[in-house]
Amino acid sequence: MSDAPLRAEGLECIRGDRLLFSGLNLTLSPGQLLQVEGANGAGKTSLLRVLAGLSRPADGEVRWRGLDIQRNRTTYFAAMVYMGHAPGLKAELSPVENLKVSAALRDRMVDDARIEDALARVGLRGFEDVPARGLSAGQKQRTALCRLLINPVPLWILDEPFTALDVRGIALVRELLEIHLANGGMALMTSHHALEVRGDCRSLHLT
Ligand SMILES: Nc1ncnc2c1ncn2[C@@H]1O[C@H](COP(=O)(O)OP(=O)(O)OP(=O)(O)O)[C@@H](O)[C@H]1O
Repeated sequence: MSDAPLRAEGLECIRGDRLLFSGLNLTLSPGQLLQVEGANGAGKTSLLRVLAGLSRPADGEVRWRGLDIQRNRTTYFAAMVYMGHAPGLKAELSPVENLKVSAALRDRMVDDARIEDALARVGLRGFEDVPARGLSAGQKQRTALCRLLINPVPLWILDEPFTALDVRGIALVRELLEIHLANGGMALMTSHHALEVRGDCRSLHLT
């Protein structure tokens, strides 16, 4: 038996009257990327939300370092960043303010310089103080990506991270993923884009 930090066993998910999956097992070890694939409605988001501890499976269990994530949510949430479909920004706050709030929710103080560096890295130099409602969809997504840069955690759970991104934005996500994996990080991701990422990449197909 491997000592993979993330382990899901016997997961079952029911939405409405539809059984999306059952008996689903997976593990994730340092340096691994698991891409969850499947058609629209197959249950990718539902699976990622279960793996992120945001919804409960009808059956089965997700464990992080041997502990049930639902009973050890604080520990798990400190080790993981979840990026959902929507960028999750407060419209009236600037990228800097949004990222400070995001860090504060993790009990972390992040100085402005670090946030500004992250924004520059994702191509948002000059937009630091623009309220999020004044950003394009791709700029909002780039702001959300900064959460990966300012919160160093071992596990990234990314639902459609390429949404609204241009070609350079997609390349940026790939680069961030490759660096994360090379540093021993782990990532779970859904995407409708076929993406070649260097590293230990696996896929899970939901039907
Ligand atoms: N809040 C909800 N209540 C009931 N059923 C839901 C709810 N959210 C999603 N579903 C259903 O669950 C199924 C899986 O949805 P999910 O969003 O997990 O799919 P997905 O594979 O991520 O799809 P997409 O590729 O379109 O993002 C769909 O059939 C959907 O209709």
